[in-house]
Amino acid sequence: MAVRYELIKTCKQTGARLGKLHTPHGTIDTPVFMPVGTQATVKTMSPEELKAMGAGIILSNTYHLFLRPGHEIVREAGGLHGFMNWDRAILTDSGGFQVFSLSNLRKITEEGVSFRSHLNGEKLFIGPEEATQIQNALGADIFMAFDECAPYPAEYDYVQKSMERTTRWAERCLKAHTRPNEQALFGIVQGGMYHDLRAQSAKDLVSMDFPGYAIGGLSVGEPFSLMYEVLESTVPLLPTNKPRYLMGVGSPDALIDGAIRGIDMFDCVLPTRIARNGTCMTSQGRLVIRNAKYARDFTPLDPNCDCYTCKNYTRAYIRHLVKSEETFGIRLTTYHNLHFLVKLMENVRQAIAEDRLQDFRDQFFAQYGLGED
Ligand SMILES: CNc1nc2c(CCNCC3CCCCC3)c3nc(N)[nH]c(=O)c3cc2[nH]1
Ligand SMILES: [Zn+2]
Repeated sequence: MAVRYELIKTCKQTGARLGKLHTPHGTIDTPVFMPVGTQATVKTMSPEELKAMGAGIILSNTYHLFLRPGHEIVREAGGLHGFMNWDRAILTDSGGFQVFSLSNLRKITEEGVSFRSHLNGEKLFIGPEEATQIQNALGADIFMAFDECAPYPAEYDYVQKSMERTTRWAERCLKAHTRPNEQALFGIVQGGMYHDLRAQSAKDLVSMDFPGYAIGGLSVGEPFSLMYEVLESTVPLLPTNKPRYLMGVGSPDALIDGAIRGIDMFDCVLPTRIARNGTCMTSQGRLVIRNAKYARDFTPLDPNCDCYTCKNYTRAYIRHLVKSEETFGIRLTTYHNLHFLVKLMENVRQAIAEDRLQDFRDQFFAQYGLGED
């Protein structure tokens, strides 16, 4: 069995779960935030720094690596683990979402998606079989079925047709999967914001008995309240002995509120992306380091943080580096932001263990709301 989820306990105050995800590259405590490494690197971070901050699993991506350097090169390098010298767990997304968000001139049919490379305009095609073969070459411990993330908003019958096709694609991925004992293929629940379509998608995928389930089609511009409504109606339809992965989420508040609704795994480009323009997540909310008020501020980014950045550098110094476009500056903000979310999930797990996640949520939100948005 490539990946096995072990449910340790459920929080008595909420629906949150404490679990362990056993993979061929180590065991990960859940709920977990997974740093994103789009092009086989978590931007500006070394594997040693990712380990130092406690990251046990990172993401990479079919679409980007298929385009460059090509999955065959990664396969020859010993898969992603060998290529990027990362010996802990890796999860790859199937590329469907990126085709829609990055490439242009795309056409979707029953077979799959034709599109032009966003790098050189080359005409390309990815379908369920191709996405599965590429991910087999990349060798991630967990990989995703090829799916369509329906746009938001979208008409009921478009979402229905898209969801039903995604279910047929999931079946094709299962058939094309050659190494089920080494790599776990997760199904992705779709169905837009329509509860009956979500239920149909969940029911059909659960009947195919995947080792884990992602909830896709969310965090696509819908209000948080709608995302939580969809979670509340979808998560209960998924088996309790399998992990649930909410794709593309998210901000600190969404990680806590997603965990409360039974989500075990999260990924989001936010911490690394905002770090590159000098925006930092702190326990008092977001901090925009370029702000002139930090020019003579010789305190750490976050007084409550014990990360490498906060132990050794000041706001004044980091502001200077970021304004001077010194790469070390965004390395320091990236390290801190990733550490912040990894640490936040440690605190969430501790709160679940002690049946007090609702109390933790309330105190975190009260403090976090103070910052600049
Ligand atoms: C940000 N919101 C959001 N993201 C979604 C994503 C992407 C999740 N992040 C993957 C990483 C992105 C950067 C490169 C490395 C992989 C989704 N992916 C899939 N396959 N299906 C979704 O419905 C789907 C839905 C998503 N919603
Ligand atoms: Zn820090």
